[in-house]
Amino acid sequence: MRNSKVTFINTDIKFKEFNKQIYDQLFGKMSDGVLVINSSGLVEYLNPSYQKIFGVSDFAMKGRSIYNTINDDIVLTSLKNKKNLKGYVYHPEKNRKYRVITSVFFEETLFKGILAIYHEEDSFETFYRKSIKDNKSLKINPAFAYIIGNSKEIKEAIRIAEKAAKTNATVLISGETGTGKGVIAEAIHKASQQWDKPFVKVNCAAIPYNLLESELFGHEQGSFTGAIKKKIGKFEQANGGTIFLDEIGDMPIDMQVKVLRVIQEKEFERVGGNESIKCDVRIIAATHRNLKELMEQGLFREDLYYRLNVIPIYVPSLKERKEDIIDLTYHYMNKIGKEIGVLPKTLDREVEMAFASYDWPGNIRELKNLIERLMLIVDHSIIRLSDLPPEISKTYELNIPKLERKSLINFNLDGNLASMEEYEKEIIKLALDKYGSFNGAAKVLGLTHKTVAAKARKYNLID
Ligand SMILES: Nc1ncnc2c1ncn2[C@@H]1O[C@H](COP(=O)(O)OP(=O)(O)OP(=O)(O)O)[C@@H](O)[C@H]1O
Repeated sequence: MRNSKVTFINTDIKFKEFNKQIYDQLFGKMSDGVLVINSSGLVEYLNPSYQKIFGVSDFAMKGRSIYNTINDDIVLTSLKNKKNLKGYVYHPEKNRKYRVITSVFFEETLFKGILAIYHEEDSFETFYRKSIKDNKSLKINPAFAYIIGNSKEIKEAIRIAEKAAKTNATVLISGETGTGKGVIAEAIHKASQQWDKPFVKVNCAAIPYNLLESELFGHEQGSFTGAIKKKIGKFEQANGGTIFLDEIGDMPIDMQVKVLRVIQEKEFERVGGNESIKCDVRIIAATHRNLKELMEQGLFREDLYYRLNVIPIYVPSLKERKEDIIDLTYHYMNKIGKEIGVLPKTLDREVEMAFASYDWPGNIRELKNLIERLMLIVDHSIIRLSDLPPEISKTYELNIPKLERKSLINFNLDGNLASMEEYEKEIIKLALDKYGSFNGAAKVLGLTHKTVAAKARKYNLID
């Protein structure tokens, strides 16, 4: 076994020397780690940054089988499946996270190996510190940097939220449950001039009707049975800062009148009290309900709606911004991984596709909970379709067309490959069916129309 490895290195040496020069020119000075593995799984090249990151030497790794030297699932899977992969690896000793991207390369149709690039990710703390130091270089306020997502839908929400943070105007945030309305509200507060004053959250749907008034405005001692001592309400607690009225659509109509009064007159009385208490509070409200419909049904006051809706912000649901799902997944995989001491995992391509076809009714909250569960339960480092709950994995079966699921070439049911002629026949037939003419098929397949016609005759594909 050992000898055969040495033989390989000796016979292949010219090829490798040639590559080394090129690799050195390309990757020698790069700060990212670069690793090249050939089709037999032998380490072909590792740049100085890779050696530094993982504390390994060129001598110890070059020409060795990756199966004996590196326990790197992403690289191993990419090599095995001959597929490009993306993911993260953790370096526990350095407590550093690296984004790994593998690219499979071919010479003509011959598989030659893979190239993996390891890019160190800034920890969020570093990013935050840097951005505060050099605020001008930042396109967005650091308070919003916690809001993960690159889709134009979430960026639009952030753009308006940033504007809102520069004013003291009332904000009404709408969006499905779990989309991040609370996160946006807090970011507005953190980015505002009152960032060092209180941010007080009230979930109007969670507080029983008979307690809501005292919760919001406080009460005087003895004002009702059980009011043993004076209580300061949320509006008073938030004075100088922001009160976040979550689920405002569930607020009873008589309480809506009282909130309206605070907005208009900037004062209120505690329950059972006569003294008017002045309060200077910024109000941010949120709802997953359609307030216009509630108004039509007489369940929400129109005057309050217009008072709240000075700056409306719509937070898109996850199904409206599917491109953010993978970023959010890896964000939570890293975050939760750190908390529970588990290395982040990688998503199999089928899982990525299932995530994209699922509707996520619970939005980011649902995604976050799922990631937490998977990080705790799944032992292997690549999450597969079979690890997902059935309601998500079945969307893959139902929604992803069979053709899209397959790689270009698959094994037959008996585990063997078909002959070249069988592949050729199949691809010529598919191309003729799809493009309808020798010319059309030839153009896509990179052949002449004569060749396509000859092969079509050979395989009896035409009359
Ligand atoms: N853009 C985001 N990036 C990262 N995490 C997010 C983002 N938006 C929301 N989250 C996370 O998703 C979860 C739900 O967010 P949040 O409570 O703000 O949603 P919500 O819309 O206010 O929900 P509800 O309507 O049920 O109150 C939280 O754990 C939050 O940290």
